[in-house]
Amino acid sequence: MISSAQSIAILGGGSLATSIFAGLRRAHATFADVRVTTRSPGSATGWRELGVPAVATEDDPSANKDAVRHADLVLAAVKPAQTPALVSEIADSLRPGAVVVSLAAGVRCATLEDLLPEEVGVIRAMPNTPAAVGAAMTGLSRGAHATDAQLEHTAAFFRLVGEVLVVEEAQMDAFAAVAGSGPAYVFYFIEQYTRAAATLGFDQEQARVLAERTFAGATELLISSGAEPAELRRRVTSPKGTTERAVAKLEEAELEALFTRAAAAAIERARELSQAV
Ligand SMILES: NC(=O)C1=CN([C@@H]2O[C@H](COP(=O)(O)OP(=O)(O)OC[C@H]3O[C@@H](n4cnc5c(N)ncnc54)[C@H](OP(=O)(O)O)[C@@H]3O)[C@@H](O)[C@H]2O)C=CC1
Ligand SMILES: O=C(O)[C@@H]1CCC=N1
Repeated sequence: MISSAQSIAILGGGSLATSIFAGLRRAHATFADVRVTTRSPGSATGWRELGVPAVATEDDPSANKDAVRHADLVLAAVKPAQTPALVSEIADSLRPGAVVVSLAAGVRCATLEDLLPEEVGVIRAMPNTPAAVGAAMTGLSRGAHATDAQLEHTAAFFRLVGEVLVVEEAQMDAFAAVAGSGPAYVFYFIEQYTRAAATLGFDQEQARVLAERTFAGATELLISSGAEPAELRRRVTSPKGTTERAVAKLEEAELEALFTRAAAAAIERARELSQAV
């Protein structure tokens, strides 16, 4: 069990917050206090069924203010467009020394700092949903007022659900484009791979098992061997064999350029979000 004297408030108990919380449970992490807020009563009920005190703003308009009053770490996990209003709402209710950790894509630390008393530290975090299984890749960047200790406490929190990399804020949109959104690209790839397998005479269930076990097995081998992916690929690809023909076809897709364009589109969207708030 990992026990922390910190009190945590999670404002916005949606998809990402649920993944992080599942990872914390998996790590048997305990805190002095954990409170969650949601917009709708139905979502709050879901959290209470997990044993977490949760209040919906539709039931109690002061839910966010009340949740943060004793919190050391305040996670703002609502949509980017809602984040500034949420931060303004809690500004006067934060306890001294509290740090506000914004998970919102695109929203700059300075935008939030302008809405808070000067002594309040702001940190941007960009986790991903593999947090649910302790395998998140989280990027952190610190605003102008956050202390070393606040950055370290925030890093320690996210290390409970995976790995952490501290980056300059200028890199956060790119971090989100690669790692924050990344699981969606991987799942999309697996969906397409499964569909392709199903066209080869396997039924849906067989296609799914073939695709998922192949991805899981290859990834496990990559991580546990420590070998370069190109070397592992070479070990599969017999000269003049079948894989060589298939890889030649894949190369026609110019995947590096495609991934670069996809990441650029995500970064462009993060800029739009930052300008919209
Ligand atoms: N999903 C992901 O993989 C990642 C998301 N992010 C960022 O995390 C943030 C949350 O994303 P995600 O979890 O996907 O979004 P969701 O829409 O799943 O969750 C948002 C949550 O916020 C709640 N909410 C809305 N307004 C308020 C309010 N005023 N006070 C309290 N709670 C409120 C919603 O309540 P209700 O359920 O009742 O509607 C919902 O539970 C976004 O800013 C996103 O950019 C960052 C990295 C990865
Ligand atoms: O799609 C989004 O905007 C968020 C940010 C990264 C992952 N999900």
